[in-house]
Amino acid sequence: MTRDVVVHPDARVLAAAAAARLLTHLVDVQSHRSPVHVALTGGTVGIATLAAVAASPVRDAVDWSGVHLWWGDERFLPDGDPDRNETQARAALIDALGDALPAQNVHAMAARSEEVPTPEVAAEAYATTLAEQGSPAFDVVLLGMGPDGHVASLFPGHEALTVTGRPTVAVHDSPKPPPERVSLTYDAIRGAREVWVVAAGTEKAQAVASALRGAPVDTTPAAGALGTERTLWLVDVAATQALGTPAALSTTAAAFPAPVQEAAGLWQRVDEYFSALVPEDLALVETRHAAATGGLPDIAVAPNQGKLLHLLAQAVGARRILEIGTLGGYSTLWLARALPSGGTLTTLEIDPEHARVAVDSLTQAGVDDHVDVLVGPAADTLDRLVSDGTEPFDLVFVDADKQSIPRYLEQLLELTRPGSVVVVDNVVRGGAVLDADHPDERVQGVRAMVDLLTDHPRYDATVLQTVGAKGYDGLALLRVRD
Ligand SMILES: O=C(O)[C@H](O)[C@@H](O)[C@H](O)[C@H](O)COP(=O)(O)O
Repeated sequence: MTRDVVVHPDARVLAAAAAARLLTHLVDVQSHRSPVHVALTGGTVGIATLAAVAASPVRDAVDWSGVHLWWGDERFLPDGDPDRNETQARAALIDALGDALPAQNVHAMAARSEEVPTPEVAAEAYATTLAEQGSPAFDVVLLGMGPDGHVASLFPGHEALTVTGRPTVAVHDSPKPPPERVSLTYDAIRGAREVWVVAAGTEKAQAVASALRGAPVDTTPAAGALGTERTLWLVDVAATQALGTPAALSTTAAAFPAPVQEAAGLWQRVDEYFSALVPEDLALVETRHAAATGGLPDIAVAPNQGKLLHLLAQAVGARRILEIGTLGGYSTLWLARALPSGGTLTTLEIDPEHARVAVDSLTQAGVDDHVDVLVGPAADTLDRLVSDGTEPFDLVFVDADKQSIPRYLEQLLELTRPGSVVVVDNVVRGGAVLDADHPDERVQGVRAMVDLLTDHPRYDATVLQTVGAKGYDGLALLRVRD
Protein backbone atom coordinates (compact mmCIF):
# COMPACT_ATOMS: atom_id res chain seq x y z
CA MET A 1 0.00 0.00 0.00
CA THR A 2 1.35 3.40 -0.94
CA ARG A 3 0.83 6.75 0.74
CA ASP A 4 1.04 10.02 -1.18
CA VAL A 5 0.63 13.60 -0.05
CA VAL A 6 -0.23 16.16 -2.72
CA VAL A 7 -0.16 19.83 -1.80
CA HIS A 8 -2.26 22.48 -3.54
CA PRO A 9 -2.02 26.30 -3.38
CA ASP A 10 -5.40 26.79 -1.65
CA ALA A 11 -8.78 25.18 -0.90
CA ARG A 12 -10.33 26.24 -4.19
CA VAL A 13 -7.64 24.59 -6.27
CA LEU A 14 -7.65 21.61 -3.91
CA ALA A 15 -11.37 20.96 -4.53
CA ALA A 16 -10.98 21.41 -8.28
CA ALA A 17 -7.97 19.10 -8.40
CA ALA A 18 -9.68 16.49 -6.21
CA ALA A 19 -12.64 16.58 -8.56
CA ALA A 20 -10.45 16.16 -11.64
CA ARG A 21 -8.58 13.35 -9.91
CA LEU A 22 -11.82 11.60 -8.95
CA LEU A 23 -13.25 11.87 -12.46
CA THR A 24 -10.17 10.50 -14.19
CA HIS A 25 -9.89 7.79 -11.53
CA LEU A 26 -13.46 6.72 -12.22
CA VAL A 27 -12.77 6.63 -15.96
CA ASP A 28 -9.60 4.61 -15.40
CA VAL A 29 -11.27 2.13 -13.05
CA GLN A 30 -14.25 1.72 -15.38
CA SER A 31 -11.89 0.79 -18.19
CA HIS A 32 -11.38 -2.52 -16.40
CA ARG A 33 -14.05 -2.86 -13.70
CA SER A 34 -17.68 -1.95 -13.19
CA PRO A 35 -19.56 -1.04 -11.10
CA VAL A 36 -17.39 1.45 -9.22
CA HIS A 37 -18.18 2.31 -5.62
CA VAL A 38 -17.37 5.73 -4.12
CA ALA A 39 -18.10 6.89 -0.57
CA LEU A 40 -18.68 10.62 -0.31
CA THR A 41 -17.98 12.93 2.60
CA GLY A 42 -19.63 15.96 4.10
CA GLY A 43 -17.74 19.08 5.02
CA THR A 44 -16.58 22.15 3.18
CA VAL A 45 -13.91 20.63 0.97
CA GLY A 46 -15.87 17.45 0.40
CA ILE A 47 -18.92 19.27 -0.93
CA ALA A 48 -16.80 21.76 -2.91
CA THR A 49 -15.19 18.77 -4.60
CA LEU A 50 -18.61 17.43 -5.63
CA ALA A 51 -19.58 20.83 -7.02
CA ALA A 52 -16.34 20.88 -9.02
CA VAL A 53 -17.19 17.42 -10.38
CA ALA A 54 -20.57 18.70 -11.50
CA ALA A 55 -18.98 21.72 -13.19
CA SER A 56 -16.31 19.70 -14.99
CA PRO A 57 -16.75 18.74 -18.65
CA VAL A 58 -14.86 15.55 -17.77
CA ARG A 59 -17.91 14.37 -15.80
CA ASP A 60 -19.45 13.20 -19.08
CA ALA A 61 -16.51 10.87 -19.61
CA VAL A 62 -17.79 8.80 -16.69
CA ASP A 63 -20.42 6.11 -17.26
CA TRP A 64 -22.48 7.09 -14.22
CA SER A 65 -24.80 4.12 -14.74
CA GLY A 66 -21.89 2.06 -13.44
CA VAL A 67 -21.15 4.24 -10.42
CA HIS A 68 -22.58 3.67 -6.94
CA LEU A 69 -22.45 6.54 -4.49
CA TRP A 70 -22.26 5.85 -0.74
CA TRP A 71 -21.50 8.03 2.27
CA GLY A 72 -18.73 7.81 4.84
CA ASP A 73 -21.01 9.37 7.39
CA GLU A 74 -24.29 11.22 7.76
CA ARG A 75 -25.77 13.64 10.15
CA PHE A 76 -28.83 11.94 11.65
CA LEU A 77 -31.43 14.54 10.67
CA PRO A 78 -34.83 14.43 8.94
CA ASP A 79 -34.90 13.83 5.17
CA GLY A 80 -34.15 16.98 3.22
CA ASP A 81 -32.58 18.78 6.15
CA PRO A 82 -30.05 21.25 4.64
CA ASP A 83 -27.39 20.02 7.07
CA ARG A 84 -27.56 16.43 5.85
CA ASN A 85 -24.55 15.38 3.79
CA GLU A 86 -26.95 13.73 1.34
CA THR A 87 -28.90 16.97 0.87
CA GLN A 88 -25.71 18.88 0.19
CA ALA A 89 -24.36 16.22 -2.17
CA ARG A 90 -27.59 16.18 -4.15
CA ALA A 91 -27.48 19.95 -4.50
CA ALA A 92 -23.78 19.95 -5.43
CA LEU A 93 -23.67 17.02 -7.87
CA ILE A 94 -26.35 14.34 -7.91
CA ASP A 95 -29.18 16.56 -9.14
CA ALA A 96 -26.91 17.83 -11.93
CA LEU A 97 -26.29 14.27 -13.11
CA GLY A 98 -30.01 13.66 -13.53
CA ASP A 99 -30.93 10.35 -15.17
CA ALA A 100 -27.29 9.62 -16.05
CA LEU A 101 -26.96 8.36 -12.47
CA PRO A 102 -29.69 5.80 -11.70
CA ALA A 103 -31.52 6.60 -8.46
CA GLN A 104 -30.91 3.05 -7.22
CA ASN A 105 -27.15 3.72 -7.41
CA VAL A 106 -27.40 6.40 -4.73
CA HIS A 107 -27.18 4.81 -1.27
CA ALA A 108 -27.93 7.46 1.31
CA MET A 109 -27.80 6.73 5.02
CA ALA A 110 -31.34 6.80 6.42
CA ALA A 111 -32.76 10.06 7.69
CA ARG A 112 -34.45 10.42 11.06
CA SER A 113 -38.12 9.44 10.76
CA GLU A 114 -40.84 7.52 12.60
CA GLU A 115 -39.60 4.32 10.92
CA VAL A 116 -35.96 5.20 11.69
CA PRO A 117 -36.10 6.85 15.12
CA THR A 118 -32.45 6.36 16.14
CA PRO A 119 -29.00 6.41 14.53
CA GLU A 120 -28.66 2.76 15.62
CA VAL A 121 -31.55 1.79 13.35
CA ALA A 122 -30.05 3.86 10.53
CA ALA A 123 -26.62 2.27 11.01
CA GLU A 124 -28.11 -1.22 10.94
CA ALA A 125 -30.09 -0.39 7.82
CA TYR A 126 -26.95 0.85 6.05
CA ALA A 127 -25.06 -2.29 7.00
CA THR A 128 -27.92 -4.28 5.47
CA THR A 129 -27.77 -2.23 2.27
CA LEU A 130 -24.03 -2.77 2.02
CA ALA A 131 -24.55 -6.51 2.47
CA GLU A 132 -27.34 -6.55 -0.11
CA GLN A 133 -24.94 -4.89 -2.58
CA GLY A 134 -22.42 -7.61 -1.92
CA SER A 135 -20.38 -5.68 0.66
CA PRO A 136 -18.37 -4.00 -2.08
CA ALA A 137 -14.85 -2.78 -1.38
CA PHE A 138 -15.11 0.92 -2.05
CA ASP A 139 -12.89 2.03 -4.92
CA VAL A 140 -12.51 5.41 -3.22
CA VAL A 141 -13.54 6.60 0.23
CA LEU A 142 -13.37 10.38 0.24
CA LEU A 143 -12.90 11.82 3.75
CA GLY A 144 -12.88 15.37 5.00
CA MET A 145 -11.00 15.90 8.27
CA GLY A 146 -11.86 18.11 11.23
CA PRO A 147 -9.40 20.23 13.28
CA ASP A 148 -9.42 17.45 15.91
CA GLY A 149 -8.38 14.90 13.31
CA HIS A 150 -11.79 13.24 12.99
CA VAL A 151 -12.77 11.62 9.72
CA ALA A 152 -16.29 10.55 8.79
CA SER A 153 -17.93 10.69 12.23
CA LEU A 154 -15.09 8.94 14.04
CA PHE A 155 -14.07 11.44 16.72
CA PRO A 156 -11.11 11.38 19.14
CA GLY A 157 -11.75 9.30 22.24
CA HIS A 158 -15.16 8.08 21.04
CA GLU A 159 -16.08 4.43 21.40
CA ALA A 160 -16.98 4.26 17.70
CA LEU A 161 -13.23 4.19 17.06
CA THR A 162 -12.96 0.73 18.58
CA VAL A 163 -16.01 -0.86 16.93
CA THR A 164 -14.99 -3.84 14.83
CA GLY A 165 -16.81 -6.61 13.01
CA ARG A 166 -19.35 -4.35 11.36
CA PRO A 167 -19.27 -1.62 8.66
CA THR A 168 -21.40 1.03 10.35
CA VAL A 169 -21.88 2.53 13.78
CA ALA A 170 -24.25 4.99 15.44
CA VAL A 171 -22.54 8.04 16.94
CA HIS A 172 -23.89 10.10 19.85
CA ASP A 173 -22.45 13.19 21.53
CA SER A 174 -20.57 14.20 18.38
CA PRO A 175 -18.45 17.25 19.26
CA LYS A 176 -19.32 18.54 15.78
CA PRO A 177 -23.05 19.26 15.50
CA PRO A 178 -25.39 17.59 15.09
CA PRO A 179 -24.73 15.28 18.00
CA GLU A 180 -26.27 12.20 16.42
CA ARG A 181 -24.69 10.67 13.36
CA VAL A 182 -24.10 7.46 11.47
CA SER A 183 -20.58 6.56 10.37
CA LEU A 184 -18.64 3.92 8.54
CA THR A 185 -16.32 2.12 10.95
CA TYR A 186 -12.60 1.68 10.43
CA ASP A 187 -13.39 -1.83 9.21
CA ALA A 188 -15.33 -0.40 6.26
CA ILE A 189 -12.91 2.47 5.59
CA ARG A 190 -9.84 0.22 5.66
CA GLY A 191 -11.54 -2.20 3.30
CA ALA A 192 -11.43 0.47 0.61
CA ARG A 193 -8.92 0.21 -2.20
CA GLU A 194 -8.14 3.91 -1.93
CA VAL A 195 -8.74 6.36 0.92
CA TRP A 196 -8.45 10.05 0.02
CA VAL A 197 -8.30 12.55 2.89
CA VAL A 198 -8.95 16.15 1.90
CA ALA A 199 -7.96 18.95 4.28
CA ALA A 200 -7.49 22.68 3.83
CA GLY A 201 -6.68 25.60 6.10
CA THR A 202 -4.37 26.33 9.00
CA GLU A 203 -6.95 25.02 11.47
CA LYS A 204 -6.29 21.53 10.10
CA ALA A 205 -2.47 21.84 10.14
CA GLN A 206 -1.85 20.22 13.53
CA ALA A 207 -4.15 17.31 12.78
CA VAL A 208 -2.50 16.80 9.39
CA ALA A 209 0.93 16.76 11.06
CA SER A 210 -0.22 14.41 13.84
CA ALA A 211 -1.84 12.02 11.38
CA LEU A 212 1.14 11.94 9.03
CA ARG A 213 3.50 11.41 11.97
CA GLY A 214 1.64 8.36 13.25
CA ALA A 215 -0.45 9.69 16.10
CA PRO A 216 -2.55 7.15 17.96
CA VAL A 217 -5.93 6.90 16.24
CA ASP A 218 -7.55 7.52 19.60
CA THR A 219 -6.13 11.03 19.48
CA THR A 220 -6.10 11.56 15.68
CA PRO A 221 -8.61 9.26 13.96
CA ALA A 222 -7.39 10.35 10.49
CA ALA A 223 -4.15 8.48 11.22
CA GLY A 224 -6.11 5.25 10.93
CA ALA A 225 -7.79 6.04 7.60
CA LEU A 226 -5.77 3.78 5.32
CA GLY A 227 -6.70 2.19 2.00
CA THR A 228 -5.67 -1.33 1.06
CA GLU A 229 -3.93 -0.10 -2.10
CA ARG A 230 -3.44 3.62 -1.57
CA THR A 231 -3.83 6.36 1.01
CA LEU A 232 -3.82 9.81 -0.57
CA TRP A 233 -3.69 13.06 1.34
CA LEU A 234 -4.93 16.03 -0.71
CA VAL A 235 -4.15 19.21 1.20
CA ASP A 236 -3.48 22.87 0.65
CA VAL A 237 -0.30 24.67 1.70
CA ALA A 238 -1.99 26.12 4.80
CA ALA A 239 -2.78 22.65 6.11
CA THR A 240 0.89 21.62 5.93
CA GLN A 241 2.17 24.41 8.16
CA ALA A 242 2.68 22.27 11.27
CA LEU A 243 4.76 19.70 9.43
CA GLY A 244 7.95 21.67 9.82
CA THR A 245 8.74 20.76 6.22
CA PRO A 246 8.48 23.48 3.57
CA ALA A 247 5.83 21.84 1.45
CA ALA A 248 6.36 22.36 -2.23
CA LEU A 249 3.29 22.07 -4.43
CA SER A 250 2.50 18.55 -5.62
CA THR A 251 4.82 17.26 -2.94
CA THR A 252 4.92 13.51 -2.60
CA ALA A 253 5.18 11.54 0.61
CA ALA A 254 8.96 11.58 0.33
CA ALA A 255 9.02 15.16 1.62
CA PHE A 256 7.05 14.29 4.72
CA PRO A 257 7.79 12.37 7.91
CA ALA A 258 7.87 8.63 7.53
CA PRO A 259 4.40 7.66 6.35
CA VAL A 260 2.07 6.41 9.04
CA GLN A 261 1.71 2.85 7.85
CA GLU A 262 5.38 2.49 6.87
CA ALA A 263 6.60 3.98 10.16
CA ALA A 264 4.01 2.13 12.20
CA GLY A 265 4.91 -1.06 10.35
CA LEU A 266 8.61 -0.51 11.08
CA TRP A 267 7.94 0.31 14.71
CA GLN A 268 5.75 -2.78 15.04
CA ARG A 269 8.42 -5.00 13.48
CA VAL A 270 11.13 -3.62 15.77
CA ASP A 271 8.92 -4.20 18.81
CA GLU A 272 8.37 -7.74 17.59
CA TYR A 273 12.14 -8.20 17.15
CA PHE A 274 12.77 -7.26 20.78
CA SER A 275 9.76 -9.19 22.05
CA ALA A 276 12.07 -12.09 22.89
CA LEU A 277 13.14 -9.96 25.86
CA VAL A 278 9.53 -9.62 26.99
CA PRO A 279 8.04 -13.12 27.19
CA GLU A 280 4.37 -12.92 28.11
CA ASP A 281 3.18 -15.85 30.19
CA LEU A 282 -0.37 -17.16 30.05
CA ALA A 283 -1.62 -14.84 32.79
CA LEU A 284 -0.48 -11.74 30.91
CA VAL A 285 -1.89 -12.96 27.60
CA GLU A 286 -5.17 -13.91 29.26
CA THR A 287 -5.36 -10.51 30.95
CA ARG A 288 -5.02 -8.77 27.58
CA HIS A 289 -7.51 -11.18 26.04
CA ALA A 290 -10.06 -10.65 28.82
CA ALA A 291 -9.89 -6.89 28.33
CA ALA A 292 -10.42 -7.26 24.58
CA THR A 293 -13.33 -9.69 24.89
CA GLY A 294 -14.74 -7.51 27.65
CA GLY A 295 -14.99 -4.70 25.13
CA LEU A 296 -12.48 -2.51 26.96
CA PRO A 297 -10.74 0.05 24.71
CA ASP A 298 -7.42 -1.12 23.30
CA ILE A 299 -5.35 1.50 25.11
CA ALA A 300 -3.39 -0.63 27.57
CA VAL A 301 0.40 -0.42 27.57
CA ALA A 302 2.32 -2.64 25.17
CA PRO A 303 4.20 -5.65 26.61
CA ASN A 304 7.57 -3.90 26.46
CA GLN A 305 6.09 -0.87 28.21
CA GLY A 306 4.63 -3.15 30.87
CA LYS A 307 8.04 -4.69 31.45
CA LEU A 308 9.63 -1.22 31.64
CA LEU A 309 7.28 -0.44 34.52
CA HIS A 310 8.12 -3.80 36.09
CA LEU A 311 11.88 -3.21 35.92
CA LEU A 312 11.51 0.40 37.10
CA ALA A 313 9.52 -0.70 40.15
CA GLN A 314 12.18 -3.27 40.97
CA ALA A 315 15.00 -0.78 40.34
CA VAL A 316 13.56 1.69 42.85
CA GLY A 317 12.78 -1.14 45.27
CA ALA A 318 9.13 -0.19 45.37
CA ARG A 319 7.24 -1.88 48.21
CA ARG A 320 4.12 0.26 47.81
CA ILE A 321 2.85 1.00 44.32
CA LEU A 322 -0.11 3.17 43.29
CA GLU A 323 -1.69 3.00 39.82
CA ILE A 324 -4.23 5.55 38.59
CA GLY A 325 -6.20 3.92 35.78
CA THR A 326 -6.55 0.14 36.07
CA LEU A 327 -8.41 -0.54 32.82
CA GLY A 328 -8.24 -4.34 32.47
CA GLY A 329 -5.31 -4.83 34.84
CA TYR A 330 -2.55 -5.49 32.30
CA SER A 331 -0.08 -2.87 33.55
CA THR A 332 -1.33 -3.68 37.06
CA LEU A 333 -0.12 -7.26 36.68
CA TRP A 334 3.31 -6.20 35.44
CA LEU A 335 3.64 -3.86 38.44
CA ALA A 336 2.25 -6.34 40.98
CA ARG A 337 4.82 -8.91 39.94
CA ALA A 338 7.61 -6.42 40.66
CA LEU A 339 6.70 -6.23 44.34
CA PRO A 340 8.85 -7.88 47.00
CA SER A 341 7.25 -10.16 49.59
CA GLY A 342 4.86 -8.08 51.68
CA GLY A 343 4.65 -5.38 49.05
CA THR A 344 1.23 -3.96 48.06
CA LEU A 345 -0.31 -2.33 45.00
CA THR A 346 -3.32 -0.01 45.07
CA THR A 347 -4.99 0.67 41.73
CA LEU A 348 -7.80 3.15 41.03
CA GLU A 349 -10.49 2.66 38.34
CA ILE A 350 -13.55 4.82 37.70
CA ASP A 351 -15.41 2.26 35.57
CA PRO A 352 -16.96 -0.57 37.64
CA GLU A 353 -17.07 -2.88 34.60
CA HIS A 354 -13.40 -2.31 33.84
CA ALA A 355 -12.64 -2.93 37.51
CA ARG A 356 -14.60 -6.20 37.43
CA VAL A 357 -12.65 -7.43 34.42
CA ALA A 358 -9.40 -6.42 36.10
CA VAL A 359 -10.22 -8.12 39.42
CA ASP A 360 -11.07 -11.36 37.59
CA SER A 361 -7.80 -11.29 35.67
CA LEU A 362 -5.67 -10.34 38.67
CA THR A 363 -7.30 -13.12 40.69
CA GLN A 364 -6.65 -15.59 37.89
CA ALA A 365 -3.03 -14.40 37.89
CA GLY A 366 -2.77 -15.03 41.62
CA VAL A 367 -1.81 -11.51 42.66
CA ASP A 368 -5.15 -10.46 44.14
CA ASP A 369 -3.95 -10.92 47.73
CA HIS A 370 -1.60 -7.94 47.44
CA VAL A 371 -3.55 -5.81 44.98
CA ASP A 372 -6.37 -3.48 45.99
CA VAL A 373 -8.69 -2.28 43.20
CA LEU A 374 -10.53 0.86 44.39
CA VAL A 375 -13.51 1.84 42.21
CA GLY A 376 -14.54 5.48 41.84
CA PRO A 377 -13.28 8.83 40.54
CA ALA A 378 -9.52 8.82 41.13
CA ALA A 379 -9.43 12.36 42.54
CA ASP A 380 -11.97 11.40 45.22
CA THR A 381 -10.10 8.22 46.10
CA LEU A 382 -6.82 10.13 46.29
CA ASP A 383 -8.41 12.67 48.63
CA ARG A 384 -9.60 9.79 50.81
CA LEU A 385 -6.17 8.18 50.84
CA VAL A 386 -4.68 11.50 51.94
CA SER A 387 -7.26 12.04 54.67
CA ASP A 388 -6.70 8.45 55.86
CA GLY A 389 -3.03 9.29 56.31
CA THR A 390 -2.03 6.50 53.90
CA GLU A 391 1.63 5.48 54.02
CA PRO A 392 3.57 7.03 51.11
CA PHE A 393 3.84 5.16 47.80
CA ASP A 394 7.26 4.43 46.34
CA LEU A 395 6.13 4.32 42.71
CA VAL A 396 3.04 5.75 41.03
CA PHE A 397 1.85 4.98 37.46
CA VAL A 398 -0.62 7.55 36.07
CA ASP A 399 -2.54 6.18 33.10
CA ALA A 400 -6.01 7.76 33.36
CA ASP A 401 -7.87 10.85 32.18
CA LYS A 402 -5.09 13.14 31.01
CA GLN A 403 -7.07 16.30 31.66
CA SER A 404 -6.81 15.56 35.41
CA ILE A 405 -3.04 15.00 35.50
CA PRO A 406 -2.18 18.36 37.16
CA ARG A 407 -4.67 17.68 39.96
CA TYR A 408 -3.37 14.14 40.45
CA LEU A 409 0.22 15.40 40.66
CA GLU A 410 -0.73 17.91 43.33
CA GLN A 411 -2.54 15.19 45.34
CA LEU A 412 0.37 12.78 44.93
CA LEU A 413 2.69 15.15 46.77
CA GLU A 414 0.73 14.12 49.90
CA LEU A 415 0.99 10.42 49.03
CA THR A 416 4.67 10.06 48.17
CA ARG A 417 8.01 10.67 49.80
CA PRO A 418 11.37 12.14 48.69
CA GLY A 419 12.72 9.70 46.11
CA SER A 420 9.32 8.37 45.04
CA VAL A 421 8.97 7.95 41.27
CA VAL A 422 5.90 8.90 39.21
CA VAL A 423 5.38 7.72 35.60
CA VAL A 424 2.75 9.43 33.42
CA ASP A 425 1.79 7.68 30.15
CA ASN A 426 0.64 9.10 26.78
CA VAL A 427 2.08 12.59 27.08
CA VAL A 428 3.27 13.11 23.47
CA ARG A 429 0.08 12.00 21.68
CA GLY A 430 1.54 11.87 18.19
CA GLY A 431 2.97 15.33 18.56
CA ALA A 432 -0.43 16.88 19.29
CA VAL A 433 1.04 18.13 22.58
CA LEU A 434 2.77 20.87 20.54
CA ASP A 435 -0.53 22.48 19.69
CA ALA A 436 -1.48 25.15 22.25
CA ASP A 437 -4.93 25.39 20.65
CA HIS A 438 -5.59 21.66 20.27
CA PRO A 439 -9.32 20.99 20.88
CA ASP A 440 -8.66 17.69 22.72
CA GLU A 441 -8.85 18.31 26.49
CA ARG A 442 -6.43 15.44 27.05
CA VAL A 443 -3.78 17.28 25.05
CA GLN A 444 -4.44 20.39 27.11
CA GLY A 445 -4.15 18.32 30.30
CA VAL A 446 -0.67 17.21 29.30
CA ARG A 447 0.32 20.77 28.42
CA ALA A 448 -0.94 21.91 31.85
CA MET A 449 1.21 19.17 33.39
CA VAL A 450 4.29 20.56 31.63
CA ASP A 451 3.49 24.05 32.91
CA LEU A 452 3.07 22.67 36.44
CA LEU A 453 6.32 20.68 36.37
CA THR A 454 8.46 23.46 34.91
CA ASP A 455 10.68 24.67 37.78
CA HIS A 456 8.54 22.70 40.25
CA PRO A 457 10.07 22.86 43.76
CA ARG A 458 9.31 19.22 44.62
CA TYR A 459 9.13 17.31 41.31
CA ASP A 460 12.11 16.72 39.04
CA ALA A 461 10.93 15.49 35.64
CA THR A 462 11.75 14.51 32.09
CA VAL A 463 9.79 13.21 29.09
CA LEU A 464 10.84 10.41 26.76
CA GLN A 465 9.26 10.19 23.30
CA THR A 466 8.43 6.63 22.28
CA VAL A 467 7.48 4.87 19.08
CA GLY A 468 6.29 1.32 18.80
CA ALA A 469 3.30 -0.89 18.31
CA LYS A 470 1.22 1.74 20.07
CA GLY A 471 2.25 4.45 17.59
CA TYR A 472 4.11 7.68 18.39
CA ASP A 473 3.69 8.81 21.98
CA GLY A 474 5.76 9.25 25.13
CA LEU A 475 5.97 9.05 28.91
CA ALA A 476 6.92 11.47 31.67
CA LEU A 477 9.23 10.29 34.44
CA LEU A 478 9.11 12.27 37.69
CA ARG A 479 11.06 11.97 40.94
CA VAL A 480 10.03 13.62 44.16
CA ARG A 481 13.01 15.74 45.17
CA ASP A 482 14.88 15.05 48.40
O1 LIG B 1 -20.48 15.12 8.47
C1 LIG B 1 -19.43 15.76 8.51
O2 LIG B 1 -19.30 16.80 9.15
C2 LIG B 1 -18.24 15.31 7.72
O3 LIG B 1 -18.37 14.11 7.16
C3 LIG B 1 -16.97 15.50 8.50
O4 LIG B 1 -16.19 14.34 8.65
C4 LIG B 1 -16.21 16.56 7.72
O5 LIG B 1 -15.70 15.98 6.53
C5 LIG B 1 -15.08 17.13 8.53
O6 LIG B 1 -15.61 17.61 9.74
C6 LIG B 1 -14.39 18.26 7.77
O7 LIG B 1 -15.33 19.29 7.58
P1 LIG B 1 -14.80 20.71 7.02
O8 LIG B 1 -14.13 20.38 5.71
O9 LIG B 1 -16.03 21.53 6.86
O10 LIG B 1 -13.85 21.24 8.02
